[in-house]
Amino acid sequence: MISAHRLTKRFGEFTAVDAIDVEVRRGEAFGFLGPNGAGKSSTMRMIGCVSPPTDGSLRILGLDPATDGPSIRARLGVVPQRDTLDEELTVRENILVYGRYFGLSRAQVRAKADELLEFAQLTERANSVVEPLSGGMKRRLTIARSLVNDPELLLLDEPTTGLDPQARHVLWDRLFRLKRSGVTLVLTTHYMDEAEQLCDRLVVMDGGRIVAEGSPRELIALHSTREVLELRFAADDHTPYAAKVTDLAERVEVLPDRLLLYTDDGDATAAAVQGRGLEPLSVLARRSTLEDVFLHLTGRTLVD
Ligand SMILES: Nc1ncnc2c1ncn2[C@@H]1O[C@H](COP(=O)(O)OP(=O)(O)OP(=O)(O)O)[C@@H](O)[C@H]1O
Repeated sequence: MISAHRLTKRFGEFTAVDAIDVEVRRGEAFGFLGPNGAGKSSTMRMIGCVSPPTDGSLRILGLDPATDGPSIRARLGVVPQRDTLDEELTVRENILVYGRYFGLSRAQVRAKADELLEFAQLTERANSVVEPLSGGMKRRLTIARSLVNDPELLLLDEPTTGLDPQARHVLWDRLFRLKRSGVTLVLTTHYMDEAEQLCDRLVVMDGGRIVAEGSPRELIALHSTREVLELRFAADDHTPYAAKVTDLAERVEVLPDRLLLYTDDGDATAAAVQGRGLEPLSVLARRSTLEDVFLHLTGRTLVD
């Protein structure tokens, strides 16, 4: 579906996307995970044929965006980072107007709108204007609208940023159904839980480069331990405590408010910490996540 080789985007002297290689297969959910400024949106804009690459090669659906932009865009759905709905129109009208851009007849687009409103769980709001809808509803409408041309490939730039946890779960459920129906999903996110929930495969991006690639499970197995023990002490600086536990774990990370001890058995490590007479305010043993992978690879957290 997407084949990029040494894909590069420069703005003047600044390199936002630095010679990345990406292959996305039909039917998979593929993610770009990275913090703000990693180059995810710039990559998506090149894939969406709205921003030409500075260098490297890019094929979307086997076609070249430089010469086949319109035919590629006709087969894509795009959900931009910020909703671009027409707030004064009704929910249904937003879909109708968009469908007409793709050359659907009035009857076709009306039938399609009913189907998409149902999918987005917005049938009851079909005739209300967009402006007073919740953030989650607006996002679902933006996704419904992007599906009006039955795209083979759906691009989603930070689909759940700014939504509350419940709205995020509703959206993940809709995206999961889309994937099951055969749509290839490509999304960017800086939420590790979103990447873990939705993506079959992902690349971790930082500073315009790809620093790791694989399934969430593979990335965790390769770059982290099975479990992590989080220790919080009553101190402004956790650095002095790190030295006291460094031999109890494979690796210790110092964050401003806690220590992370990378270990295959969190409970056993917690017992060893207690055995040293250290008295943390809180102790939490958990499984490793993609956040731990990112921290290990870059020395930074995904969300500051
Ligand atoms: N049109 C532009 N002109 C100059 N610099 C740009 C332009 N677009 C993006 N950049 C820069 O390129 C870098 C990557 O931006 P990009 O938006 O691709 O990152 P991102 O990973 O999507 O982050 P975000 O989540 O903030 O969108 C940033 O440093 C940004 O300031």
